[in-house]
Amino acid sequence: MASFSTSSAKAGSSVGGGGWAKAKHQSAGGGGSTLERIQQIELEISRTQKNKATAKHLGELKAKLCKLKRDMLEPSGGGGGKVAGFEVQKIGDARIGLVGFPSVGKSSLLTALTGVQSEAAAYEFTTLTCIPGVIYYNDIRIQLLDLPGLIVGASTGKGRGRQVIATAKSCDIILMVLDPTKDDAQKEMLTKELENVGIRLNKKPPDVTVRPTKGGGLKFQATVPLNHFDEEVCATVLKQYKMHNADVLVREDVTVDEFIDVIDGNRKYCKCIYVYNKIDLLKLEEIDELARRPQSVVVSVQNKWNYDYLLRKSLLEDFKHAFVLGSSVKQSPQVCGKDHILHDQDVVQIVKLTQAEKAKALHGKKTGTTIAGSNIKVEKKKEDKAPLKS
Ligand SMILES: Nc1nc2c(ncn2[C@@H]2O[C@H](COP(=O)(O)OP(=O)(O)OP(=O)(O)O)[C@@H](O)[C@H]2O)c(=O)[nH]1
Ligand SMILES: [K+]
Ligand SMILES: [Mg+2]
Repeated sequence: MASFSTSSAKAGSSVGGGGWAKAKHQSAGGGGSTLERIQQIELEISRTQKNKATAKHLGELKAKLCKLKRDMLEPSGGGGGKVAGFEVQKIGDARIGLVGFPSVGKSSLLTALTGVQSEAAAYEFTTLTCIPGVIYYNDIRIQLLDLPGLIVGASTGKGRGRQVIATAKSCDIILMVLDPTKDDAQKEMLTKELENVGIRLNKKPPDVTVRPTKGGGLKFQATVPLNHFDEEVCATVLKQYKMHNADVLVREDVTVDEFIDVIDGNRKYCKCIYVYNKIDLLKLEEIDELARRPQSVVVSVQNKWNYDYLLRKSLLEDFKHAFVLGSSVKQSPQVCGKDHILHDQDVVQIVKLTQAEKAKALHGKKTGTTIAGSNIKVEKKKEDKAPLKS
């Protein structure tokens, strides 16, 4: 992205210190709104070449940027989901949100999967509120939410963007509905809007522990070689958050952005499936290419193509492993992955890991269920909800 280089000394003084205030005064009328300051820093980051000499400066800019984005989302600006039309109670085993640009077929998909009539039409912004529906799949009860179309700038409040994204943040899984006739810039734009409010798609929380201490400064320890981050950058970021005393333990090769995610908190690590709808408009080769992309499913609501695969892909891949008893395994019970082929009458205990559950040891109730269309008995093991430790 960086098209030209800025020396670290120059960059350091232009935005890090005096230039920062200058940028504020230069702006016309509004006198340096949070949004303008965000844009200034984003510009500065894009202009700064990434190398060892600029790492500390970039870390400082990125930490400032994160704090500003948080400021913009938190106060009176209408963030959060408590807006008429968006107050939908969470029910069922999982909540899935339909996110996408206008008119990609989100409402059509909700109606097709749940039977709830959500108005669909050829004009943009047909849907203006959150419309819930329920899917029963293999006895799992899933709440599916249809949402208004997003536009670029949604995270800064354009359209109903903030309400939509706040609702998306409450989902366990996001189905990003995409137009298969357009290029993948749409995917990047939507991902960026979601990232702006702390949603991380198909990523794991960084393996980093930060423990504030009463004194002693920064104690930094890494158990793996770090290629993008070091103690000095860590100290710069922590200083922005006024954390001068802390024990930091880094167990993976993190970037400064990932480290800031840990410090800034309030991140949502969400599974995302990319749903290319309207594939009836494409040639077979084009469909084939889209279907091979990672985490992607191709569907046509109009022709009722591929719903079952969409649901399997969305839900069953969440099941990390299963204990299988029966004729398909040599040893009963045996731990199996999702590719294991079951025999009729096998008993399966599925261990489903959601974000909040990963951190906690297993203590669970078991509920028996049956996979639709077969005699296979499934026992689902539910784990206690627990807050994530950082
Ligand atoms: N060809 C084709 N058209 C479809 C398909 N699914 C939906 N459409 C059409 O696409 C248009 C938009 O559908 P909607 O369901 O309203 O789209 P949306 O994403 O909910 O739109 P907004 O609520 O405005 O954001 C409608 O005219 C649908 O009939 C499909 O699989 N194939
Ligand atoms: K529409
Ligand atoms: Mg709609």
